[in-house]
Amino acid sequence: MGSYSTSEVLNAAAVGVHHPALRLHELDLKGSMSVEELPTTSGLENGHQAPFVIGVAGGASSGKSTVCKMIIDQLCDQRVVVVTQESFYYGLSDEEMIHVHDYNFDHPDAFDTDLLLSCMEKLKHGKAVDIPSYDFKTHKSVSCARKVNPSDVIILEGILLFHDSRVRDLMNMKIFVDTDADVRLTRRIRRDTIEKGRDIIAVLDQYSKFVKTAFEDFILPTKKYADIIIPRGADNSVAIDLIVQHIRTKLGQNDLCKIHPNLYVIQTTYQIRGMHTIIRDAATTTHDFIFYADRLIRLVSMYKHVSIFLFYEWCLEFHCGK
Ligand SMILES: Nc1ncnc2c1ncn2[C@@H]1O[C@H](COP(=O)(O)OP(=O)(O)O)[C@@H](O)[C@H]1O
Ligand SMILES: O=c1ccn([C@@H]2O[C@H](COP(=O)(O)O)[C@@H](O)[C@H]2O)c(=O)[nH]1
Repeated sequence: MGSYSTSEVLNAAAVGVHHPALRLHELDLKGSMSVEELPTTSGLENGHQAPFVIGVAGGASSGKSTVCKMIIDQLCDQRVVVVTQESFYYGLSDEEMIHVHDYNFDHPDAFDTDLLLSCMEKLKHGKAVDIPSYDFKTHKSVSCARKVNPSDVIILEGILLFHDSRVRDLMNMKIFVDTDADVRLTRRIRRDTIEKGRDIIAVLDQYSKFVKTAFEDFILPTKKYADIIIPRGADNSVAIDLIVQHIRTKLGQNDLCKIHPNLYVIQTTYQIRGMHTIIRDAATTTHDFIFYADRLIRLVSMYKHVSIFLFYEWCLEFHCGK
């Protein structure tokens, strides 16, 4: 990597927030990089700009909704919708209602993930959808309860959002809200007793029987899929500012595409950021400058949808007969 230490390139690429997705193998800039893998921000193929989808996961009462609210408040000039995973809870049958204290609301099977996927698919394609509404008191679902219109940004929020790979694949950015277990439990007791009118013994029973185990078995293992981990949730305003800044940059690129319909913006990857860092550095050797500039130019000129170079086939006949 020429005269660059790993930490220099890491510093150039990292944005300050705890960023687990940044790994050394991604800095293998001279390794093979397929142009086919590079997405663009242009949504021209289907005539609309695909929304920027943010997934916010984390334990119950970790502060997910509060973090979402802070992001929305800061993105005040954008069209943002929040879709919560709890809207997709299966309603309980009469039999299940009788044994409601034995029902595990923290297990992945408690959610109708296929319905969530079909709603998200429509929203991603610019169609309005009816999102069901779940009642925490009756444990029943009301279908078609909330009409959600397509937006620039969709925030998906819920405890188990990173569990299913099909849901993860919908997301442009994955955030995990990481709050200590004792803080989560304290908040849960306060919320469930005061706001939901539940009995404290039932809240503690549910916690020790299902919530704690499900967190360890299903939620915590999905932390590794996050692009950004926010320690202390909504108290971490630095992390939230940086996230909003990143979303604004992405949306700005979409806006450019709206103004210039033939513009394709290749999405930044760590490789691309690393190469930019190198070619901008005055200390870069001529050899490295040529190597990385050449790689960058190739990415632009070879991109499968960018037919900026037209090719014609010519048949040349030489006087010698060849
Ligand atoms: N940083 C914070 N400081 C104090 N209370 C908070 C903080 N974040 C969230 N809360 C409170 O904790 C409870 C759960 O927060 P919420 O954002 O609804 O969590 P989640 O969506 O993860 O269940 C709410 O009553 C909320 O007001
Ligand atoms: O009928 C229900 C449905 C869910 N729960 C609990 O809610 C939390 C998830 O909601 P957050 O807003 O993310 O805290 C989960 O731990 C379930 O146990 C419930 O108690 N009753």
